[in-house]
Amino acid sequence: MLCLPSFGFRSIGTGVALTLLILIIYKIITSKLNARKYRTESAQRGCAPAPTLHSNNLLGTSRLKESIKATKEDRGPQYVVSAMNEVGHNIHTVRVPILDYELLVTRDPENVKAMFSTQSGEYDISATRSSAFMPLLGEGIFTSTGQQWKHSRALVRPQFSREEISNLDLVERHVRTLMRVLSVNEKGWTETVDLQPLMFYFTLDTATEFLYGQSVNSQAAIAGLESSKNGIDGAAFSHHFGAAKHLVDKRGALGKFFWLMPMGEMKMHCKAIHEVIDKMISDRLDNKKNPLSMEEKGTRKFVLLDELAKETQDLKELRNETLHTLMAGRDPTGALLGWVWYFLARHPAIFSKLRKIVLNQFGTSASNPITDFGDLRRCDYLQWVIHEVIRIVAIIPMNERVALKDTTLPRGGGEDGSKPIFVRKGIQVLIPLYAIQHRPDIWGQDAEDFRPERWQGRRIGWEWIPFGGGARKCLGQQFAFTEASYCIVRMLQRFDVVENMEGPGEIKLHTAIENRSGTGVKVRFHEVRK
Ligand code: HEM
Repeated sequence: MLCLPSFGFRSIGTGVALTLLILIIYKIITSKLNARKYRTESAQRGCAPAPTLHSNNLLGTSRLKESIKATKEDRGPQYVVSAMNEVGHNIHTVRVPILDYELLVTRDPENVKAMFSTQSGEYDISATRSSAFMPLLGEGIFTSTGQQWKHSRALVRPQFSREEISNLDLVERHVRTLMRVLSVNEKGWTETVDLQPLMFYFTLDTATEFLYGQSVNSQAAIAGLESSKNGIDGAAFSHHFGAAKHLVDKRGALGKFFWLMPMGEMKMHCKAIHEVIDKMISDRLDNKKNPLSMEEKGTRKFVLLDELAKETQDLKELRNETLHTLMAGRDPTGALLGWVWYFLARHPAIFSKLRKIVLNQFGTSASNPITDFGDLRRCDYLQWVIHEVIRIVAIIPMNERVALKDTTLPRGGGEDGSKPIFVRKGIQVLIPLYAIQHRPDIWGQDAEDFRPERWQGRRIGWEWIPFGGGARKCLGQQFAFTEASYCIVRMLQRFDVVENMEGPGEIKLHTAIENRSGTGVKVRFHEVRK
């Protein structure tokens, strides 16, 4: 039973209670008046309302609660699909009223196209996203909008169009450390390992070297392979980074109530992260320490910080922009690599096919170094495997936009969802990528199956937006594909068997902004015997 009225009236006094009551009545009247106004406006634009995903309680919070519960149980993305299917399997856009506000959720590629491309001037990222990330990242490309975002994008983007960012030597150095971590016994088997965290350490090490010219060397630190030469505790850094990301995700899940989350723990992790970043920046800028062995050999390699520092000497800006790229760069690629082995370990026929193709193209050992990242991109079956992994787990399961003015979306209105819908200024539109990537009418009745072959000859449209699209499209797509492809090829060259050590069981999508396996990736590898 609802017991809101008795909640605190006795203790807060009659005056305050009366003011609250007046406020509630005012809110009800204005919302009724506004609703009428919006109905008229909507009809004038030829729009019809989207079907509603109703809450099961009076306050309208049950959907929010269910979604938080599903996320805790590592089935958040699947919950969105089942909730939308409750409204209708052919309904792809729904209104979700929560307390005094409402959201739109759309799995319709036409609406995505409108927000990212044809009507992109009318939509941008929401304050919810910015507020969730702000304590960790500060103002920068990922959190800013309008002129501020344009400034950040203009600063960072040119660096990503350079060929130098696909630095295979850099990736190879960290692949070698990964190989040392995956040591084998006399029969050629590794221990049973959880590959997921190892992949996050790997991508953290490559990303920090790419950004700051020195790596935090978290792989070596965690495995106790060597002690830090640069005074940075890579293991601690990785821990703080992971923990802060989880808290950012929790803040985001609270939507406009993000401020309810206590900040003590977050501040502690952010402080530790910022100290390390500031140290790497000052090391690089002071040029006191330059541990890149490549540079010692006289072949100067690309470091993103050097390029940004040509444009700005503002230390806070350098910290923010590099940290934004670090977050964007480490985690989705680390999660992707973990998932690739999750699926290969469960699909031996696909593993064998991929391995055969890779060995044909790249040779059997590291004695044939891969020097051209274009060769990796041209290995079709490898690319299909990566695409299929991204599709099935939806590495980033949710994107979003907010309406900057009263506007429309082309589809979702009316009983069959074929009419345009009116979108009021300030309404947040959630874009559940997992739900889009699992639509059977788009991907086929086997949309739940892992089947890389579905990518053969497939033309990609707005149903494929794992890297976003339009003006805010991910800058690191090429970086991610190169790094992931290279690492997979090198592992396939060394190991001829991968075994799933977890047994069967449901897939668990553990969301911390990106999806990683909630049960880890517990596998063991067998090394090719010479
Ligand atoms: C599998 C790997 C990756 C996935 C799935 C991914 C996905 C995304 C998505 C969905 C966005 C948001 C787009 C939006 O707001 O609509 C984004 C933005 C971004 N990504 Fe990635 N990303 C990946 C790897 C990387 C890497 C490796 C880097 C850098 C080294 C990177 C750098 C960025 C940056 C800088 C942005 C902000 C763009 C902007 O707001 O203008 N990403 N990415």
